[in-house]
Amino acid sequence: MNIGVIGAGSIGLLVSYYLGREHQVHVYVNREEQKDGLSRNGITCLPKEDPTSVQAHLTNEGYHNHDVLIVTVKQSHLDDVLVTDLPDGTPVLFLQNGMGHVEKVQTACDVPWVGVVEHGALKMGDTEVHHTGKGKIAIASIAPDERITETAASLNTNDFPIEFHEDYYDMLSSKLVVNTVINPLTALFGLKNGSILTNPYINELAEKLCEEACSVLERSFSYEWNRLQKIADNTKANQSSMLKDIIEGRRTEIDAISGYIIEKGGHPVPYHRFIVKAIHALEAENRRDL
Ligand SMILES: NC(=O)C1=CN([C@@H]2O[C@H](COP(=O)(O)OP(=O)(O)OC[C@H]3O[C@@H](n4cnc5c(N)ncnc54)[C@H](OP(=O)(O)O)[C@@H]3O)[C@@H](O)[C@H]2O)C=CC1
Ligand SMILES: CC(C)(CO)C(=O)C(=O)O
Repeated sequence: MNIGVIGAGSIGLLVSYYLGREHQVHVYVNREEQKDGLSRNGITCLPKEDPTSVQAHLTNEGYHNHDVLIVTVKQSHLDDVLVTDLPDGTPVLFLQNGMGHVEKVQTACDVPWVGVVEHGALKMGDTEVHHTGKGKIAIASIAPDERITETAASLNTNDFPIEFHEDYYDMLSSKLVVNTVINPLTALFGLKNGSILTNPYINELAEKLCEEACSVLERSFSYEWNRLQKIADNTKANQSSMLKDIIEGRRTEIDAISGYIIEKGGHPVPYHRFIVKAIHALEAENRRDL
């Protein structure tokens, strides 16, 4: 397949590396320096050895024709991508955490697909990513689109599983529960994901946040709480993406994640109200790109 990937941070590099081994991948980046590096060196993914070759372009030069375009920028940069001329008729797959983007991507492009990433990835440089946790990517179409099953089957490999999910809301909301609990708590306390299980006070706060999210999203608390604890255990040595944003002085995705639970409303969510303010307070202290 011919694939376009917008953004070459942790997830963009990871996706381009694996897909580039079997398909033709074009990567769209913001910076000339990164474009030159990718054209020259391809992408290296630790702990693997051989780099993958990709074609690199600047986002503001416009898009080529692709079978699918994959958007891997953070929620805070999504609006910059949505105002570019996304091609009509081409499926655009959005891989952001959270659900704050669902409404706006439907307005901005005519074939929006969404996905959830269960890998851990850390950008080490403009052309190098560390695959810190192996998982899978699930993808779903917001409106019915028969191309998605075939695309998932073509992209899927044992080494980098990509699965089709029937129900986008079910897929995104289940991941949202995980992110609305693990991400802000680890960011607030500056601890790795395992602290959700090992610190009894954090575990109690996690349970409260999980209860609130499940009642708003109408999901089974016992199912999601079990699943969340398994994910915290599987990723116990990871820093969550929100903790990384705080450490690096970047804006977090708190509004698209926990803010979505508050906005959706219908139930009192005092723990979410507290955690959103707490993360904004940390952002304000660390501000560099606010
Ligand atoms: N990393 C992880 O392990 C996981 C991440 N996710 C989710 O995946 C999404 C992406 O996260 P992640 O890869 O970690 O984020 P990063 O910050 O590592 O990467 C985002 C990239 O987008 C680039 N970018 C921003 N605006 C544009 C633009 N207009 N055109 C082209 N490129 C642009 C940035 O470029 P520049 O550097 O030049 O600013 C940066 O390289 C997030 O929603 C995150 O929550 C989900 C699960 C795990
Ligand atoms: C699952 C989890 C919490 C893994 O770190 C994640 O998705 C993130 O950090 O954004």
